[in-house]
Amino acid sequence: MATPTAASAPTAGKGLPTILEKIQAQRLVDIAQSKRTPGTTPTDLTTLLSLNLAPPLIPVLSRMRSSITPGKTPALMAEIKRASPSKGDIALDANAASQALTYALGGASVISVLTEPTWFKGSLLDMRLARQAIDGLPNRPAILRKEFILDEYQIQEARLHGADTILLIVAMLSPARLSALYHFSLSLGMEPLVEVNNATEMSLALSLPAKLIGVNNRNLHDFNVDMGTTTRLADMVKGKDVTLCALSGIMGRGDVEKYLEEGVGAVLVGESLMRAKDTTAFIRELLGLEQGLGRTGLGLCRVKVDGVVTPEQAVKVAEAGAELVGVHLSFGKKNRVSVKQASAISLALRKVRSRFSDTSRPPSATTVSLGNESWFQAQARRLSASLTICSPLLVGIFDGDTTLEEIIRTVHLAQLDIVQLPPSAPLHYSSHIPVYTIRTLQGTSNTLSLSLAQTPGYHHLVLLECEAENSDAAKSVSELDVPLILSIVGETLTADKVQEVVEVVRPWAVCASGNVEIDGGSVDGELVGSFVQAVKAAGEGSPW
Ligand SMILES: O=C(O)c1ccccc1NCC(=O)[C@H](O)[C@H](O)COP(=O)(O)O
Repeated sequence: MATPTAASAPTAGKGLPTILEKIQAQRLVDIAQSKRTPGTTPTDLTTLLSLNLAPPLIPVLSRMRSSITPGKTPALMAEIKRASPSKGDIALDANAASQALTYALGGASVISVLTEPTWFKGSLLDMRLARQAIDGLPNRPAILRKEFILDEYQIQEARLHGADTILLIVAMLSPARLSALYHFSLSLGMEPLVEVNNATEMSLALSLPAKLIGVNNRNLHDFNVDMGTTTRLADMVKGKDVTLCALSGIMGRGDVEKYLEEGVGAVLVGESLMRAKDTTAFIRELLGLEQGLGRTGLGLCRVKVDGVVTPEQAVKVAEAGAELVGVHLSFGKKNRVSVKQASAISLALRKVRSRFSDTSRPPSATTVSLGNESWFQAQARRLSASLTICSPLLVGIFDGDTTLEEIIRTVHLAQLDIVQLPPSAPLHYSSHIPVYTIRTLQGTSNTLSLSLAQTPGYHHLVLLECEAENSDAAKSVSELDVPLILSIVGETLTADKVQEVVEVVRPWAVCASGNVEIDGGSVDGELVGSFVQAVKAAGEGSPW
C-alpha cells in the first residue's frame, strides 16, 4: 500500500497555502500518528477487517436510487457538521447519534458524518455512534465518511467504524491516487462519492468510472459558493449510469427544485440542516413532502386473553374476536398447561384461523410504510399485518426459571407464535428466540427498565402490568416508542373502564383481566365478545 507524503499534496501555487492544502497537510500528520499507535497500525486494521469486524454494508447507490422520484423527490444526504473552516462554529452541542436518528426518521437516504477533528470538530466516534443509532431501522440510510481521504488506511478505518461509502475529492488527489483509492474502496464494497468542482475534474470522475458524483458548489480553496456550478456540469452526466448530487449552499426547497429540473438526483445539505429550528420539518420541506404527518398505523387496538387451557376455550376466545391467546407454560402458575396441551391448542387455532383472516387483502394494504420508521414501529407494523391474515396467534407465557434452551424447545414442540418473557429474562434471549417476543414490565418500573424497554432487539413488544389506580405509569410508558400490551391487574375491567384506559394510553393491545380471564375451565364467550367490542371501539384512530 503506497504511503502518501506531504510532497504528494498539490502545491499552493503562489502565496499562502489554501485551506484545502492546510487540511491535507494536517491529515497526513494525523494518519501517520494513527498508523504508529499500537492497536491501530495498518496491520491491525487489516487483521480486524479479515476477522469480519466491520458491520454489514448497505449498497449506497441502490439505497439512494430507491428514494428518488425524478423531478420531484431527491435523495437527501444529510450532513452532521459541528463547525467548518468557512463558517466557524455551527452547532458545537450537536450529538451525532441523536442528529443521525432525526435525519434517518425524517427521510434522509444518506447520513454524511464529518470525521475531521481540527476544522470540523468531528471524529470517527461520531460516525460510529451515528451508525449505531440508526442500525436497527428497517430501511436505514447509508453512512458516508465525509473526510479528506488520502490513504487506503482511512478507507479501512471508515469500513471498520461503520461507513457504507466514503468521499474522494478529485481536487486533492493525482489521477493515479484517485483511481487507486477509488478501486480500493470498491474492493471493500463501498461505491465512493467522487467530488468535483469543474469540467476537468468531472471528466476524471467519469473516467473512473464513478457512479456517484457530487458537484461541490463551494470552491474548497477560496470558500466561494456558486450555486451554478452543479447546473453547468449537469449535462456532462446526462444519459450515463451516474447519480448526480449537488453539494453545499442548499438553503431550501427552491434550490432543490431548480436542481431537480436539471436532472440532479441528490442533494447534500449540512449547515442549513444543522441550524434548522425543526429539523424534521426542514427535511420534509427539502424533499417536497407534506408537513405534519405523524405516525400512520392501522388505528386498531387488539385483545389478548390469557389462561386458556383447552382447545375448545381457545376456539371460543378466537370466535369472540381476540387476536392473541395466552397459555401459561411455567410450573406453579394458575391455569398452567403442559407442552402437549399447548400443542393441541396451537393445532386448534391453526384450524380456525382462516375464519378470522382476510387472506384476500394484498400485503400492501396492511403495509403502512416502507420508508424510515423506528425499529419498534416496524415490528408492530409487521406483526399487525400478520394478524390480518393469521389470527389469533398463540402466546407462550414463561417465568424467570425457564432456560433459553427450554423456551426454544417449547416454541418448536408447541408451535408458539409469540413468547412472553418475564421482567427478569436476560436481555439477549430475544435475539435467540425464533419468534416475536413480549417482555413483561411492572408499572412501577424504574428508569433503567424503561430505557431498556425502548432498546431495539431486546423484545418486540412490552406487556405492562399495572394497577388500575396507577394508570399514570401506563400513560408515561405509552409515550415511549414501543408497542405496548396493557394489563390492568387487581381489578375487573368493565367495558367503560377499558374504553377510558385505551383512549388515554393508546396501547397496541389490551390484556383481558378479571372478567374474561379463564377460570375453572369455562369461557363466557359473550363476555369476551363485549370486552373485545369495547376495546375495538376505543382503539379507533390508534397510532398502531
Ligand atoms: O464547509 C466548508 O467551509 C469547507 C471548507 C473546506 C473544505 C470543505 C468544506 N466543507 C465540506 C463540504 O463539502 C460541505 O460540508 C458540504 O458540502 C455541505 O455544505 P453546506 O450545506 O453548505 O454546509
